[in-house]
Amino acid sequence: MESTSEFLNIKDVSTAFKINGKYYDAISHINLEVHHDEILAIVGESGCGKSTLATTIMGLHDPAETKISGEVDFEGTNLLTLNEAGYNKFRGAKIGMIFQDPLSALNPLKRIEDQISEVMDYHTNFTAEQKHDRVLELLDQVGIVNPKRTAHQFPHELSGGMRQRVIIAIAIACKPDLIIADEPTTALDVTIQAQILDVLREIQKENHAGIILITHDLGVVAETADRVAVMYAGQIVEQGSAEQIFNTPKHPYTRSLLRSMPQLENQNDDLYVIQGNVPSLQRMPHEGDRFAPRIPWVPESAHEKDPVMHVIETGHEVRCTCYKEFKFPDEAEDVKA
Ligand SMILES: Nc1ncnc2c1ncn2[C@@H]1O[C@H](COP(=O)(O)OP(=O)(O)OP(=O)(O)O)[C@@H](O)[C@H]1O
Repeated sequence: MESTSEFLNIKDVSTAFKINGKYYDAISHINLEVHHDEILAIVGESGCGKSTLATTIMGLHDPAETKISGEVDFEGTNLLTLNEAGYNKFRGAKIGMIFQDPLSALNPLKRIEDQISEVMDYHTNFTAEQKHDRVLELLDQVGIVNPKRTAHQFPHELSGGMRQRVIIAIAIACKPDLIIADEPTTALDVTIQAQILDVLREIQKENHAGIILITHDLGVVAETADRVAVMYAGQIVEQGSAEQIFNTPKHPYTRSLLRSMPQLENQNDDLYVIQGNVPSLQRMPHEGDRFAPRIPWVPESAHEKDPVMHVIETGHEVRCTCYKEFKFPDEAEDVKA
């Protein structure tokens, strides 16, 4: 078992989209590692670039509309150098993907068994019997109570939670080393969310997979992640173990996200609301801390001109030195909101 070895190494990756003939970065200079046997959560508000990072790793962008630079080293192959045929050998086999909307990811006209078998047709030499057995085994693994019955059903006959379990079964059918789950529980109600997160954790343990879990929901992160990368406006602003991020968050954005989350720092207070919005790609600041406009009471001098990541302790990094003097308005009398 390759326990904690890194097998996905994202090096200096930027992805720019063409808008009205000009390219704008949606993610800028991303550096991240994913290890076997871990769940890495990528967290941030809508529009911070989380999905763009996932689709960049998976090679899902139209090269005519996108400019991608850097390296995505997956088990010794730089995925960014692959053509479509090359990528197809990885997708569904060594890399599985779970999307937010389980209904649109399933074919309404095909029985569940056929949809799970399909991915094995492409990536394995299993006989019909082996595939059938594996389908039942997978449905059982993702917590479907009656695998035989579900295998015969069509997607519209299943609840949202069951459909998402089926999507997970498809994603893990070929025992991928890496699973990318983009908002896998967002469309589900809270109790079902918890069940799906349990399934993901179980799979990570059983298959020794590395999972990238993309979410805007810090509650999901707290329940599930081993490590956390916080993204803001296309950059990683902080990363560390889940413990470091939840117990000793540093970047003002991380702290603001935590403060705006019900039931953490603010059990008895009104919920904190982060001022302003994530900037659009065309309005992305090119200098200074990109989060600075949303904490206007912090003097400009507190921010670096070109913020870089600083190592605070092993595994814990934060962008910009402004964290050193950052306070919320109600924490200091001499600051004005
Ligand atoms: N194909 C595209 N063309 C142009 N801009 C895009 C494209 N895809 C995403 N964007 C922009 O890139 C930025 C990052 O979007 P992305 O979807 O990656 O963010 P996200 O953090 O995953 O948010 P969400 O959870 O809402 O998907 C946003 O400003 C978005 O409008």
